[in-house]
Amino acid sequence: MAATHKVKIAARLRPRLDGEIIDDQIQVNHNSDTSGGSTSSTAGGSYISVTNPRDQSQVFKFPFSSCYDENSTQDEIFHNDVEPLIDVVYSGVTVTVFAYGVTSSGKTHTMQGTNEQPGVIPRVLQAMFDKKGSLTEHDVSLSVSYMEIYKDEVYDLFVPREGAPKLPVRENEVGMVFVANLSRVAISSSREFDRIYSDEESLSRRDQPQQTLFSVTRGKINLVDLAGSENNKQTGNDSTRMAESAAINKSLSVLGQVVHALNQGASRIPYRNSKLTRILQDALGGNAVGLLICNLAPGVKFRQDTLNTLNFAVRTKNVENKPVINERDNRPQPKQHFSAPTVLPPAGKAATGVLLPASTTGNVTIGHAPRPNSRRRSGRQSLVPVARAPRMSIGGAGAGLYQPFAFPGGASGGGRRLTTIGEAPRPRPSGSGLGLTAEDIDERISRAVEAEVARRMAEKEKEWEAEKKEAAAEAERSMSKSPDTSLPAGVLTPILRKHRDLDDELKMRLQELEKKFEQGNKETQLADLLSPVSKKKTGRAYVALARAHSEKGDLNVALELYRKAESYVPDNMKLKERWILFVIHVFLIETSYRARAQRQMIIEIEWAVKNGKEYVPTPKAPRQHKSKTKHKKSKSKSSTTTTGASNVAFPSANDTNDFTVNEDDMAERENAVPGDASMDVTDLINTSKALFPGSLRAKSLIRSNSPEFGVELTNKDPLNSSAGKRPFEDDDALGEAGLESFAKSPEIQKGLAQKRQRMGVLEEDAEWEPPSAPNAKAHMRGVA
Ligand SMILES: Nc1ncnc2c1ncn2[C@@H]1O[C@H](COP(=O)(O)OP(=O)(O)OP(=O)(O)O)[C@@H](O)[C@H]1O
Repeated sequence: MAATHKVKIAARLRPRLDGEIIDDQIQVNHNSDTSGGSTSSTAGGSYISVTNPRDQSQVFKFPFSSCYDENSTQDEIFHNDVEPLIDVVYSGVTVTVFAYGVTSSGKTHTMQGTNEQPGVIPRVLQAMFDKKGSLTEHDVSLSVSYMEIYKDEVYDLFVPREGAPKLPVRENEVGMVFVANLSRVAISSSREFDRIYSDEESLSRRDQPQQTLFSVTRGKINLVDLAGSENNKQTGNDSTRMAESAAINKSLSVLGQVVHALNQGASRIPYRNSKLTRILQDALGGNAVGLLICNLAPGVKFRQDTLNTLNFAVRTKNVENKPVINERDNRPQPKQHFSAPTVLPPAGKAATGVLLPASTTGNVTIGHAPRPNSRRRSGRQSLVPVARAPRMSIGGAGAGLYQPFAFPGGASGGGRRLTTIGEAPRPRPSGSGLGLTAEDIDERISRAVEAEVARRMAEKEKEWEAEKKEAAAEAERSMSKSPDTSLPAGVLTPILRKHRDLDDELKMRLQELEKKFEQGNKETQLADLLSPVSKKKTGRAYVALARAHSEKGDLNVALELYRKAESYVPDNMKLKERWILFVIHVFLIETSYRARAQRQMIIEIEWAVKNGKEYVPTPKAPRQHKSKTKHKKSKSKSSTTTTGASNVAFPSANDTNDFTVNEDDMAERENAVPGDASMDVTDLINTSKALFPGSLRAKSLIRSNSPEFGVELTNKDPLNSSAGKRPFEDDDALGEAGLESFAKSPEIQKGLAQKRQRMGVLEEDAEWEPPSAPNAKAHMRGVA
């Protein structure tokens, strides 16, 4: 596995400019170990301090391994943080140096500098050539690409600005992102680079290196001057500027998102959301080595921006890359594998760099607004260094990755002499001068292709293996989620206490449930573990529990428990019936605009029933009935019986098979009432119909204003046989007062009496017997 490399952060505070007010809001602090210099490379030693905008007595500290104060020089920065990366480039690894910060914080100064104080870019080029010069036994070729990302479009800055096409960003078959058709200019000296870079050099001298027969390792260094990271709001309201600013904000915000996603270990990193992040994908969580230079401007004016920049830096600090050596075979007539389509120039274009078999460098600044002091030649301000060569990683590049460059031996060959950079010591094939026949070459290519295919297959296999493992782990995780896990621990205890009359076995089952729940591990997969008999008993325990919760008014818990019970005895029709009735019960309660009053009444009625007492409702202030017009309207609406609560029309008790529900009215009511009516009425009705076709019991449930009555009423309930006449036909009449009268009515009292009679039957096993069993029948039909 490739060694990981965190993005290194350097922070640099620029000096005060003319006219700027001096204050100490932003400071660079060096630890005592540093020898009085303006920088510190001692990890954890130096830090940037920023006064808290909300509390001047507080200071935020941002420690970085390199902190440069206003007296720091270009040379110091280059020497401490950039120069060591030159060897890394020569070892075949991609390096990216970003300058990040608000407008006028010194990004361009740091990256480009001036003639008197050259910045990172010219110094890198110089160092690359110095290094090249020291490699006397090898040919090293350097080239440069130069591009700008402007309003999320990529332009080649080696192409005259007028008519410069927008360049597409693509990915080759080995996953390397590149800018298609981007020019690459071979340069043979830093002076040559200077000429190109300072726009004085004719762009026509791009050359096209010849192909060679060498395996080539490519180094690449991206030197990126990002756009100012300031807030869009501060950029003025000129429309062009706003458009630029929006694009800049987008790419920088995506940059932030990418960093965030990498830190979160997200499975999807939004590289594709902007061209900037797409192009720099390698540098962020990819195979490159990264250095982020945070440029800071001093003073209270920039305090918030500085905090933003530093926060971004802190997040970026954690991004890990896995640098690998870029190697490719560069022999003639390479097959598709080795010649990225990207490097082929468009027809007719005076392009460069076709299959450039060399380490490459490029400089591009990503800029946005015109900068008066810019040395750049066109209105497009931004330049980004990107080398386009496709890359084949040779994994496991940890060891020796950052070793100083050393060649094993001289490479020679006909034609143009090129050098492999940073490869392991092994003999190099030379070019056609070695006497290789076309067959030899083909054979070598085939071997290389096979090796590459094998490598990719191995990679794929690894991925599949990992996916399989992940899927297995996921399955295990979901298995371990017992159906009981949503049950709060200890919930069974009060039930056990309350239902002292439960038989011992049931008690044991409840205790076992509770214990297993509390264990909260795989053993709690009760449904799998239990025998059919045990399942039935467990289900029964759940029903007892559900009923108890229902009585307490914990309807959500009760509903959950009924559901759980059903999962233990899925085929139990009786339970299904109870469950769906309960759902309706809950629905009615939750959607009723007098839900609370009704619940209270239900409790009172329940109490009365349980204790064999007459129901005496708590006195309440009488409620005003609403308009008679509505009452009349409701009355004349249908010749069928209409309940007030649900506004559903029912047939009379004589219509035993027709189940007609005014669903529109029902839905209307659902919309009209406040509260969280989470269940769909039509679904409920349909479910009821499906479960209990023609069942008057179901009808009465929906019609009943009192859900509990609904649950208990049966086909033979006298309420249903009241000749289609209900005491409260108008929904407006069915307020609390209506309910009270309803509850006191002779029919209800009679129903209560029947219920009292039934209690003994219903209390115990009725719901657990098959529908054909005597008890179940009794329950289904009620007791006449
Ligand atoms: N370390 C420094 N020493 C001296 N002058 C500096 C330094 N850093 C920046 N400056 C000066 O500050 C001004 C703004 O710097 P620069 O143009 O580099 O900012 P920037 O961050 O690139 O801004 P923009 O985002 O607008 O391009 C310039 O005049 C530059 O010369």
